Amino acid sequence: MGQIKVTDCEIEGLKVIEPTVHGDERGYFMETYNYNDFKEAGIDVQFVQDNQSSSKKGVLRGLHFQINYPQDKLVRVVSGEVFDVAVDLRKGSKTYGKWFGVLLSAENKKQFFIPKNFAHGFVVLSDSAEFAYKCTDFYHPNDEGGLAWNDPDIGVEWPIPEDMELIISEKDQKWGGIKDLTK
Ligand SMILES: Cc1cn([C@H]2C[C@H](O)[C@@H](COP(=O)(O)OP(=O)(O)O[C@H]3O[C@H](C)C(=O)[C@H](O)[C@H]3O)O2)c(=O)[nH]c1=O
Repeated sequence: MGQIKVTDCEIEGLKVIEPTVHGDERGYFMETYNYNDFKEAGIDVQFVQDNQSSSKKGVLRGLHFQINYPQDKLVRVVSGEVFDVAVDLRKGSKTYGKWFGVLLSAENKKQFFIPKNFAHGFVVLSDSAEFAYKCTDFYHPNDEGGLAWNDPDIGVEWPIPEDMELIISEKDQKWGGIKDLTK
């Protein structure tokens, strides 16, 4: 029995999923993934790896992708709040280079499905955030590509408060722009 509401985004392939939350006097229960529900919604993929990362306020991870082993991702926030961003890098896509962002939080319980060949990243807006996601291919450490989070040619409008200090890894500070990628 379908327990999810799926909303298509302005970039074809990206979907925001809202699970049914079964609340009672103890708290709540929700199915965070159900193959049949997702297949019925047109997301028929096999996840092979689950990840979880914990980040402090202001951490910005991204914009990452795997080159030869691209991953579909289903991402969600278990605690806290992030602004999550996907950038279309699909060869020949009419929205190539376009970005889409969505607020994911423990409160809104939204999930974001990101197909293969999108760059992905997020910035943490809460004091900290636990970020959990499923991938359809394994981690290939030598296969990682990335884009500068602030590439003017992508123009992501990150909702970064004036007084929030960004925390970005050395690696993520070195990525080039989308113009440096071979199309
Ligand atoms: C991604 C990954 C990392 N690691 C190890 C490698 C490093 O020792 C450590 C941190 O890796 P990294 O700095 O690449 O982690 P993030 O910056 O969170 O990278 C992720 O950030 C964005 C948001 C993504 O969507 C990708 O899943 C991924 O690129 O975890 C693993 O062992 N397995 C993995 O699948």
